Amino acid sequence: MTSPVIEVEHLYKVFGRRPQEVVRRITEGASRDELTALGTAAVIDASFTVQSGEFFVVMGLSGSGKSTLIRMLNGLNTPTSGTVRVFGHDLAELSAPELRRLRQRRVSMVFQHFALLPNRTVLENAAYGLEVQGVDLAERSRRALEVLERVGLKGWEARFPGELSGGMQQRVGLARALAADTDILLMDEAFSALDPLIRREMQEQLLDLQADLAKTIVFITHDLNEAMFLGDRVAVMRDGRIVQLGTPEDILTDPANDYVARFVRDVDRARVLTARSVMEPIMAQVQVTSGPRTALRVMREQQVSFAFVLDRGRRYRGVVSDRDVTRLIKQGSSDLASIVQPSLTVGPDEVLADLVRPSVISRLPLGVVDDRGRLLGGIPRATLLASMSSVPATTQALDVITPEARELAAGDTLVPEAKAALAGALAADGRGDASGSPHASDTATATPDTSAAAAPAPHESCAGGDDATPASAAGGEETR
Ligand SMILES: Nc1ncnc2c1ncn2[C@@H]1O[C@H](COP(=O)(O)OP(=O)(O)OP(=O)(O)O)[C@@H](O)[C@H]1O
Repeated sequence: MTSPVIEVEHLYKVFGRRPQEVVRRITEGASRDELTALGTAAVIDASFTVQSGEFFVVMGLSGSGKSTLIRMLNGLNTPTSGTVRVFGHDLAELSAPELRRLRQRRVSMVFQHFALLPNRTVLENAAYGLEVQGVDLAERSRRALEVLERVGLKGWEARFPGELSGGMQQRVGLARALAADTDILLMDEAFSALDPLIRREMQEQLLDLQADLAKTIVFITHDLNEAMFLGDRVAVMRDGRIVQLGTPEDILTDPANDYVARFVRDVDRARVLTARSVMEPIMAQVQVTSGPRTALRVMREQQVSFAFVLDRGRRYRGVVSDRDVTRLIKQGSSDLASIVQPSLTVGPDEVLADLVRPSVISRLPLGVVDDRGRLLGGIPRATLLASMSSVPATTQALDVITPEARELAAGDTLVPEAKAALAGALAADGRGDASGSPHASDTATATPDTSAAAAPAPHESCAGGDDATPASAAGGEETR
């Protein structure tokens, strides 16, 4: 993203009898509801810029002013006050023919209800924008065919819109906008009429197309999930005002007010939050050249059983465990590199949904590395799950296992299998003897196979984890 292609400053649009008066009264502090007799303030004091190649989403409930706003970006609505500049041109200063040219060549629009011409073929519909631009038949057919193929409609060129499903009709609408090859695409609730599955497919396809074609897209939706999925930035509108403007992560993690927070509650966080936003700092890290005693000291200081290992260029190599380090010391070797275990890494911009699989198959926290392989942070599984479910990653003891259960496990009333299972559950509770039962820890250790199952998963934190063998214990072995 480089230069702003759309610049909006203090934009107002009031419909009704006395629009200028409404703007003046609002700037003096009146609310829009007080002024309904004078007019409807559909857009109030909107200011933002859209960068070249940006996917900018305007999100809000019905009536919040989204359509009015987007229609001012291509001159279909004239502002009551404020300015819109597109490629540096103040739209208010353009003549009607200049505005038309702008809409034909630089800013195209895709509507919710497709706006297809029913008695023209798919090909002719897709080529319509080019026809209006005066492009000759051969050339416009060639370009329309190309984009129809891109949006998955190859073979449907000779059909009429009425023969197509809603999703396909919307693809024709999109193809028409793409064929016109304008720099900016304005999309007004373009996918709202589609079934959820088709809608998701179209969203993904649109992101692919944008990645390929680098268009600037302003997209309107009332669906925050859609906004979060598509937008580089999202402007949330309420009652004519932009109440928050930020990246999806900004909005999700730091909603500006209760209104936005209520929306955010229902968002699918796994598709919005990225590795960068949930990763934890690495506490225990060592250089591969630093030797096993240093590694052990770092682990001991951090009370952890694994350390993250970096090479000279600060690139991430993997992890070493306290056990392996201790063994190395006993062998009299100083070659830390020989015991480095590779651990799975992810990029900082990967969304959490894509981290679930690596996190599940890895015993260790995921390493988050930048494109030069440098370690930025780590994501333990517990952190990942907590981030996706919107609960704090910090945990505290919950009295889930009752004293009665402990007594049952210690007594003779249960069949052996049930007793063993309960003992395992009690040990997995991992709270020592918080319930006050004197028997809980005995029970766990007296049942070898269940206690193994109950050992806490290694690496519950990026400090290195709390393996069954803490570094401090391993450190004891080091004393030659
Ligand atoms: N041409 C018009 N004349 C009078 N009032 C209008 C006009 N267009 C929009 N409005 C009013 O302006 C306000 C904002 O409408 P707008 O259509 O921009 O909202 P929206 O967020 O796009 O809603 P929707 O998703 O329902 O289209 C509403 O109160 C609407 O009734």
